[in-house]
Amino acid sequence: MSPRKATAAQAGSPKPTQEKKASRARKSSGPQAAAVDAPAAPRRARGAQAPGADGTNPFRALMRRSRAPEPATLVIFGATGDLARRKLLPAVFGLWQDGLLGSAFNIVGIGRQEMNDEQFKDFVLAALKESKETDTPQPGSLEKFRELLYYEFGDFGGDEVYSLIDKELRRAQADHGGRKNALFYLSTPPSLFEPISNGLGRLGLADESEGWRRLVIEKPFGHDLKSARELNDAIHRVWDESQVYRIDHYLGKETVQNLMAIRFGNAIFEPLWNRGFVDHVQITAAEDLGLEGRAGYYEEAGVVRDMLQNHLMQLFALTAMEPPAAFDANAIRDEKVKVLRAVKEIPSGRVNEVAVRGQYGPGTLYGEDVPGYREEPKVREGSATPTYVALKLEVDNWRWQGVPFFLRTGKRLPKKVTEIAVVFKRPPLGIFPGGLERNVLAFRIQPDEGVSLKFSSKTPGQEMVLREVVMDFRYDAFGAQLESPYSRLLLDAMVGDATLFPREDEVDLAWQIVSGILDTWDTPAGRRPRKGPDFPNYVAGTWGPDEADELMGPDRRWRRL
Ligand SMILES: NC(=O)C1=CN([C@@H]2O[C@H](COP(=O)(O)OP(=O)(O)OC[C@H]3O[C@@H](n4cnc5c(N)ncnc54)[C@H](OP(=O)(O)O)[C@@H]3O)[C@@H](O)[C@H]2O)C=CC1
Ligand SMILES: O=C1O[C@H](COP(=O)(O)O)[C@@H](O)[C@H](O)[C@H]1O
Repeated sequence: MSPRKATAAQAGSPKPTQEKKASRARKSSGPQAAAVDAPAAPRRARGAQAPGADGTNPFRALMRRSRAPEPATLVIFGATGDLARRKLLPAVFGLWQDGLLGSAFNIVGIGRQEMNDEQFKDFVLAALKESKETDTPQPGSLEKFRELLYYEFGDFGGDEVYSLIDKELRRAQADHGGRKNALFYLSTPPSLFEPISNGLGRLGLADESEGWRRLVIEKPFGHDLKSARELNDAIHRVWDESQVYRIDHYLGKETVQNLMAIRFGNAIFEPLWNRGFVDHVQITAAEDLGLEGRAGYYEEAGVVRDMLQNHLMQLFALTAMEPPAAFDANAIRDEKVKVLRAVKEIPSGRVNEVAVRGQYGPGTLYGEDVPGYREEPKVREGSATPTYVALKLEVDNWRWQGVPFFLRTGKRLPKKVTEIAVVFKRPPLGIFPGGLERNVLAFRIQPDEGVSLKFSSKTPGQEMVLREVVMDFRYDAFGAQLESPYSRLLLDAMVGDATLFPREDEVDLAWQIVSGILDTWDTPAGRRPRKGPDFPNYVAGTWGPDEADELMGPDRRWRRL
């Protein structure tokens, strides 16, 4: 290893950033609700920055006061991987540049590739320059950030790499002059989660006597219910649940948190949020992207494991749960668990009734020809892996009895859009022409983040003719750019706030809900879907198979997004 050039404390943390990449600045167009009493956040032109009175992002300034982590080392396993390069390292850089990580902070990358510190520093700086998610660096700040970076490599199944990590933590302790706090982030293939956890345990690195120790685990947490339980048991042989942070990056999205803010921070929505008023709920996570070279992973996972079991199930739980008594980790997670438990079981015999699967064939997106799933690099010939799923969930509790929740997600759909739409019942009596439409409260998770309410209004003129109109709140009314989910979640883990991380029982229940589907659809031979449609059954660039429309029944239809 090369000699350390400067300690983390010497490197220091620069002033909060004033400039962000224009590509991350929010658009400012169309009707908007103003952000009332937001802390000194002036409206700004498209692409402009959002400085507060002191020239900083006012929301981050608030965070700096309330959420300062103790000195700590971030240890990233898999630091050379795709996620680390594109998302994690830019998120850490952004937090550090904005002064949110304090001055006594450093990063140890762990990998299997032989590299010295200098090579790793070069690697990270190149990754930051390449990633679209990196905040615009202030003059000199990349060079300072470089000084916080160290690297170790080795076999994750042996002991040596963990003793090197221990040495790094001792060095950081000497530099920081304090406790040996460490956040271990597992950004590796899931097969390594258990060996790494065991290795850290063997060398005593989960022990909190000299400082806090936390473990962040990427998704997927298990391949099915059985393996998820086995992984959980293995993790708990080393770590207490309070030390474990299972990442679901959807929970780090501002707009997902806003769902809770709107539900539980206002008096007008909660009285309507039940079977008396709601007809059904639609949760959509549409992706325009295809496989993006991830066949090795996706062929084994498919859409149910990749998106439904985790991200969509979390969106469902937040929409359907009871109001928590407080906004804290246990209160929120208890309520999510309660509603997940109330979901009507989907045994294999019911799967075809409530779930639809699909796989895209060749098609056209944004005017360009795109290949079908089976034509993507490294996909097995005749693969039966589903890339689309639509599911009807029923909830057996007093609030939601008889109100279906329709969830859908897929790759190579016409556009990227994630939305939760609460669709209300029709008025009981139609006294106006055109006045029997359903009101819809829609949470736009991404893009064009915001909330809209669709209702009927009189059209101008002599007649009482009604037409649907939309009242729209756009998140950019606050005048601050949205935090990357990884920034938010990393900082939460650093300050020990597990509110936005799924607890072990949530993950278990989510696997239970999809188990019948996986048992029915998994095709070990990897050929034709078992007892199912011939794949491909939707054209890339369309909204999925027709059967997904039939799932809704005669009087409901998917929203056109
Ligand atoms: N990429 C993404 O957008 C997302 C990823 N995730 C999750 O994040 C995790 C990482 O994904 P991603 O970065 O895409 O994966 P990559 O395959 O790109 O990177 C994985 C990292 O682990 C290292 N690694 C792989 N095999 C071994 C091994 N046998 N021993 C030691 N190190 C090894 C790789 O080293 P090397 O560089 O030498 O190959 C690399 O540093 C996964 O759990 C994934 O499911 C979750 C959401 C999105
Ligand atoms: O976890 C995953 O999420 C992405 C979609 O995330 P988003 O934040 O861009 O909506 C998905 O493309 C990927 O397949 C999956 O692994």
